[in-house]
Parts: sequence; C-alpha cells; structure tokens
Amino acid sequence: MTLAKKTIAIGGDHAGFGYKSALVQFLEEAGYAVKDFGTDTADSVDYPDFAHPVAAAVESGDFERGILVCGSANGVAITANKHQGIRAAICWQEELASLARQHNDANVVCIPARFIDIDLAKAIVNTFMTTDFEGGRHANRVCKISC
Ligand SMILES: O=C(CO)[C@H](O)[C@H](O)[C@H](O)COP(=O)(O)O
Repeated sequence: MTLAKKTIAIGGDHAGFGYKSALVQFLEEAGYAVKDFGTDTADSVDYPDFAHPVAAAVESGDFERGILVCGSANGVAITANKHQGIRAAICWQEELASLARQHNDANVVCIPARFIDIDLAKAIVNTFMTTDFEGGRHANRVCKISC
C-alpha cells in the first residue's frame, strides 16, 4: 500500500537536521503530507526531546508512519521504542526497511545520518513507505512484542 497523502511524522536531532530537511522535501514532492516535529536548526540538542513527540504522534494513530533521524539512529530508536505502540527499526540498507515492514510491521524508521548518504536515506524511506506488512506467521510474532 502506498501511503500517498497520508501524514507522516518526522523528527530528529542536530545530527539529523540536514537529512531531515531533505527528506521532508522528498516526501512532499512524492505527495505525502509531512509534519516536522523538529529540531529546526543544526544547534546541538537532545534527541529524546524530538523522538518522543514523533513516537507519541504515531502511537496516537494521528500519523500513519514516523521517521526519525540522528547521527547513528541508536538514540532515536531507543527512545521511540519506549512507547508501547511503536515498532521502530534502524535501517541503513533498503532491504532492512523492506523487512522491517514485511516482517515486523514497523511504524517508525530510524535513519543513521552520519553513516549513509542522503540518496540512500531517501531510498530507505521510500521503501519503508511503500512496503506492506506480510501478516501470516509474522502477525503472531508482532502481537507478542507488546501483548
Ligand atoms: O544517539 C546518538 C548516538 O548513538 C545519536 O547519533 C546522536 O545524534 C549523537 O549522539 C549526537 O552526538 P554529538 O557528538 O552530540 O553531535
């Protein structure tokens, strides 16, 4: 299912600021509605301050998917996965994004801005947005994550 016109929540810290800006433009040009939860400059900030609001927004059901960007993706992923309804996956390859959707029904993708180039980041996000959950045997496993 392509999430055309669905609202996407995006956020990240200073290390992800440049990539986040580029991803917002990429997504809007692809027809998605995007809400940017910040940060809004390259000034040093604390990643939980931006990962928690994105995770809460997706968890609320108001947003279909979330994208989080920081230097390694570790910090934002650790933060987002503290939320009961969040399945956040760190993806540095397209296939990881595909599997995160197909097998884990991930609803947040975490991008390591300091370790991949922006074109790969765009490809990862596109794969994440356009790959369906496979269900079947995977549904039982996903249910057990927070059951
Ligand atoms: O949580 C992280 C490290 O795993 C994120 O990558 C942050 O972006 C990083 O810690 C920021 O580091 P900085 O030296 O304060 O720029």
